Amino acid sequence: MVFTGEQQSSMARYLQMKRQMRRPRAAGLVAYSGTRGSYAEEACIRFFGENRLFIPHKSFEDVFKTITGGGADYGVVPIENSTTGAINENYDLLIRYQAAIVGEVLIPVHHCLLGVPGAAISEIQSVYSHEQGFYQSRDFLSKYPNWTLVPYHNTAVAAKMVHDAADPTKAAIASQRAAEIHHLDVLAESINGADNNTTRFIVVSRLLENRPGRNKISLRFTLSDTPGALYQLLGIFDAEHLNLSKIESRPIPNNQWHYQFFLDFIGEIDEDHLDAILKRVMAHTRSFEFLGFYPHG
Ligand SMILES: O=C(O)C(=O)C[C@]1(C(=O)O)C=C[C@@H](O)C=C1
Repeated sequence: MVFTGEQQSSMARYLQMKRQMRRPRAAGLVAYSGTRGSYAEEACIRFFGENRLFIPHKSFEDVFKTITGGGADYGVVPIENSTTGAINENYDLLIRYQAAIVGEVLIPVHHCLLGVPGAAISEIQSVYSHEQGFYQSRDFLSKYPNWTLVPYHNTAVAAKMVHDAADPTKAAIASQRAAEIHHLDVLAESINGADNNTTRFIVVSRLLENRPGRNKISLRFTLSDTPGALYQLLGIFDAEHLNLSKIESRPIPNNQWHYQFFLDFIGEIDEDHLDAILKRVMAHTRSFEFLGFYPHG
C-alpha cells in the first residue's frame, strides 16, 4: 500500500507520541478553567483527589497555553454536555495546541440561580454565567424575558462577580457549591432542563500517558471528498466490533465546507492491536491525529 506524504506524517506523529509516552504524575500541577466553585474545579477534585494544587485560569485557551508551556502537568476542560452537545472551542484548542487526552471525568451539573444574601427573584435584572449555563437553563430563563443575560468566562467567576458587586439586581447561574464558596443565596434550584444534565471533562497533557485501564481512544481525521469515504472508514470499527461512543464534525478553518471529524471509540485492546487499527484508519483518511488512549470515565 502506498501512503501519501500527509498520511506518513500523521503516522510519524503518532509514533513520536508513543515514544514520548510517560507514566501518570503522582504530584503534578493541574490547570483548570474558572475559579473556586467552578464545575471544572469539581472535575479536578473528582479525578485527582483533594491533595493536588489546582491552578485557576480565566479561559479554556489559557489552560492549554499553560500545559503546552510547561506551567502545569495537566489541564481540565469541558468537552461535551449531555443536553447541549459539544463545547466546540475545546475541540479546536485540542488541535491548535497539540494536546493529548489522558483521562476523562463526568460531572453532574445542577445549575442554581444565585443572588446576594437577601435578594429576591422579583428584583433581578441581569444574570451572569458561562454561555453553557444559559443554554442548559433555557426553559427556566424563558419565564423571565426581561432579564439581561451577560455571558461570562465561567459560572463560578460569574458567582464571584455577583458577590463582589453586592447588588441585589444581579444574579449568577452556577452550582450550589459555588454559592457556598462565594457566600451567595440560592434563589432557584436545579434550573437546568434535564435532570441528568452532565458535563464530560477531559484531562489534557503535553504527553500521552500509560494510565492503567485505558480503553477509550480519541482520534481526529479528515477524509477525501469522495462518495462513501466516511462509510468505509466506519466499516473498520464495525469489523473490529469496536463501540463508537461519539463522532463530531467541525469545520476546517480556511477550507470552506470541508469538515474534520472527531471520533471516540471504546474497546479492550492492547497497543499492538491499536497500531494495526490505526494503520487501517490512516489508509482511509487524508490525515489523522491520535488524540489519546485513556480510561473511559
Ligand atoms: O466549569 C464551569 O463552571 C464552567 O463555567 C464551564 C462549563 C462549560 O463550559 O460547559 C462547565 C460545566 C457546565 O456545563 C457549564 C459551564
